[in-house]
Amino acid sequence: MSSPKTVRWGILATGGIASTFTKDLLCDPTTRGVKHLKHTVVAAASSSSESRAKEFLKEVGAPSDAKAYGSYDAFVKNPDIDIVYIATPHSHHYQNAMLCLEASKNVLCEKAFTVNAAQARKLAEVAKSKKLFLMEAVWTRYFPLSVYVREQITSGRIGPITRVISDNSMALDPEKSFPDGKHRMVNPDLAGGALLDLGIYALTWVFQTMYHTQPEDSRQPPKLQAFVKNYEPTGQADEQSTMILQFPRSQEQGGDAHAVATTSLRVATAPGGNMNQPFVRIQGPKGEIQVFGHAFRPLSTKIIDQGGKVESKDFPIPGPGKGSGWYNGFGGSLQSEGEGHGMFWEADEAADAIINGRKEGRYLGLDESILIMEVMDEVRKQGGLKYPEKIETLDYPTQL
Ligand SMILES: NC(=O)C1=CN([C@@H]2O[C@H](COP(=O)(O)OP(=O)(O)OC[C@H]3O[C@@H](n4cnc5c(N)ncnc54)[C@H](OP(=O)(O)O)[C@@H]3O)[C@@H](O)[C@H]2O)C=CC1
Ligand SMILES: O=C1OC[C@@H](O)[C@H](O)[C@H]1O
Repeated sequence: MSSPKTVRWGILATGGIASTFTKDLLCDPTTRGVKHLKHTVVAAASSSSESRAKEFLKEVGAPSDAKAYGSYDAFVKNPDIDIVYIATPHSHHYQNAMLCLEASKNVLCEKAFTVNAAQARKLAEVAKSKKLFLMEAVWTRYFPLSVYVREQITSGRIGPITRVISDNSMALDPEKSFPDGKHRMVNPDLAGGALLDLGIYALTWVFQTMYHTQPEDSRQPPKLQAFVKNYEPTGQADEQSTMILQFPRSQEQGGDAHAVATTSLRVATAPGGNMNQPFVRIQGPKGEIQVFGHAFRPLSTKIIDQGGKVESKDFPIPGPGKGSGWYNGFGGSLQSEGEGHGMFWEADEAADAIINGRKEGRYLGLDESILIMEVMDEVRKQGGLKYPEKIETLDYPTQL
């Protein structure tokens, strides 16, 4: 076998998930059976200072010659970067991704991809015209567990999917956790709220089971009915959104299918951390697939047939994850030695695409990311939730 190819990453932003992702990236790929590629980090940038970028590189254990930048503009000029991972708040993804694409860099951009679908379409257009790789970093799609669930569906194990019920909610006690309203989870200027941050995973499970598993030429956008409850202290950011979707299907496909996707910053999928209930139930005439763990970091499945027979399967996240572990997205990392966080699978997909010349992710392409943004636009429209114009804009560059 030929020696592994190394893909050189640049990390744009130095916050919580940038740190978790980069530690995962630097885990030895052979510990998850990946032998044909390796990842390295050649640069990181902080919008605040070069010293913060330096500190970040040290904290994540990057190679000592990785370069630190105090501005994103200077960073994207580094000729050694093969791909940039963007880990800023949602509000900034469009501006940051455009900066990278204009500098001819491939991009893996954190979820939610952009603030609205128009921005996502524009990024896709620029990436395609410049023949660059661009993917929304919905890491969950690349988990072996997700691959397995999709395979169970396409193999017909539970028959044509009839209904999916999916939730991603966390009881964050927002007034207490984010008292000044400036945190990205609730701040309208940073496109805060449950929908774009957490709801996207509830939708991910709906789309990866009901939409992505259909033959490409028969996939059709869903109809939507949505309800949005705004978070009073900051006004235009949702604390809870509820979506009912109908996917059109032919009679041979089992007829129209329904889904309910819910998200909240006020109540939890797993109250008190009790993970014994599924966050997603995928139902067909021959049985039901249940998934356990968090919607973003699933850990086990149960398949229950109509006779009541249960098949359980665990999907542990391999390591070594020294210093990595579970990141809760708003208050730091819960360390768990020997485990990775699970972000390396999406990084492997991006690196493999770069090595093999693919321009999109296989399990979440640009058209599907755009469609999900369209659904979230429609949720916001029905719920009367609009973000400030400066972050909804297609203008580039814009100072945020
Ligand atoms: N996949 C996953 O599991 C998770 C994904 N996420 C996603 O990652 C993104 C970042 O989240 P997270 O890391 O938790 O956020 P943090 O607030 O911890 O970090 C965001 C970073 O972005 C940079 N930044 C640039 N401009 C701003 C600004 N105006 N306000 C705040 N930060 C700014 C800062 O780094 P600097 O300026 O130093 O470059 C900052 O540290 C979001 O899109 C979120 O949805 C978050 C958590 C989990
Ligand atoms: O992507 C995410 O997954 C974990 C959550 O806690 C976090 O808020 C979110 O951004």
